[in-house]
Amino acid sequence: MYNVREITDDLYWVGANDHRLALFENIFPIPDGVSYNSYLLLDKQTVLFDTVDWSACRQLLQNIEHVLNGRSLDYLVINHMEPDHGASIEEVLLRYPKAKIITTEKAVMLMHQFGFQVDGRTEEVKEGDTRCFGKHTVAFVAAPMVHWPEAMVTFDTTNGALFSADAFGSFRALDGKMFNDEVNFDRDWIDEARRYFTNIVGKYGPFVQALLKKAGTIDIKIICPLHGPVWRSNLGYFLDKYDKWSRYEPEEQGVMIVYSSMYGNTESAVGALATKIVEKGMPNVVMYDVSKTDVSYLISEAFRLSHIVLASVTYNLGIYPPMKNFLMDMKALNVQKRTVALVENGSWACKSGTLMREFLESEMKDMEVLDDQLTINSSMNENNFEDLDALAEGIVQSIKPSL
Ligand SMILES: Cc1cc2nc3c(=O)[nH]c(=O)nc-3n(C[C@H](O)[C@H](O)[C@H](O)COP(=O)(O)O)c2cc1C
Repeated sequence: MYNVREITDDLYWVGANDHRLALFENIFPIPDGVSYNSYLLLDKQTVLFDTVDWSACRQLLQNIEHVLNGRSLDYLVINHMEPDHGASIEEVLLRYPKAKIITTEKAVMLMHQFGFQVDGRTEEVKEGDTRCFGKHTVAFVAAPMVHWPEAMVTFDTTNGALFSADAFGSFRALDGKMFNDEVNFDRDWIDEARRYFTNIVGKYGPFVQALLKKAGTIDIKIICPLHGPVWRSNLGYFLDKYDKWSRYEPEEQGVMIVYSSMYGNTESAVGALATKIVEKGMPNVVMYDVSKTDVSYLISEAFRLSHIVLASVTYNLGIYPPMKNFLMDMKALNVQKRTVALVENGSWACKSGTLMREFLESEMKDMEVLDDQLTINSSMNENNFEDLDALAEGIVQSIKPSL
């Protein structure tokens, strides 16, 4: 059964929702699903903007057939060749034998690598090229590394629609709600939008900045991303989030406490630390057990908040493995410009604090590690109270100037 939405005059969403997939890219949990967005323009010529994941191909084909209503498909504009958008290209070409692909040279190379039979069916475009389909003229804008090297975005100069590829996307299935004004984005979507951006494109902040600069020169009225809602109002809200995330600036002053604890003593200590921080005037504190929180959520929170407390037990003279994994992931995704406080625990050779400090200072960029550090030997006792208080004070003092 077809399931489509009109986006604006001549333009239809013909994508699909996916509630079955457990792990996006086989890494990231998506408990609320995801949408694969594809858009069909009915002009003098008909144009499909991107396709969907292979698992949603049948739905896409039913949707296209319904919207075309007997017309043929003339063009596929492929902005991004990642298989969650490109996997259905070949099937669309088979169904519509006259359709031609408009895309970048690199995307054509990737189509060949993925084994698609596209010979004689492609027309390559580059930055600044335009195409007129009748009433609508589109311009192609290179968007390398947002988030693959071949990526481009396409701007419809007639109606101001930007087909933004993976930029401005989000996890979560749409389930009928198509536009940002049909959802409470700031309540229900922002965390998943942030988790999507930070884990998937977070590493490529400077490339996103380059795209935002180009976007600033065109009059965008609608943003049509490849995942999540279409933006047709309040674009500044999301553009501002993207600007902050891609500059690695925190959204909020606040403290994220990430702890590892096998027997509960480190957990108990950071619980007391959280209380002290709140008592001293900073209520924006969140706590995460690194062992049972998927690292994608931790990354998202590290982008959101200004301060991070890392509390780790010592494990075979090293950092507890899930905590090490979080550190490695923060490094890989370029997390920077954060203030970090450390708590270490060990029963005979306490090393985790020193090792975390070394990692933060030598392997990561622009991480300010507070000198005050709390060292626990097995469990907190009276002797630790002074250090705990000093650490809480140091954290709150480092926040206050920018409050
Ligand atoms: C496999 C294993 C390896 C450990 N290695 C060390 C170590 O190298 N140095 C140390 O001081 N403590 C080591 N410990 C002890 C714990 O780090 C320690 O008991 C910790 O204080 C417990 O804190 P928790 O109650 O928060 O889990 C190890 C514990 C386990 C289970």
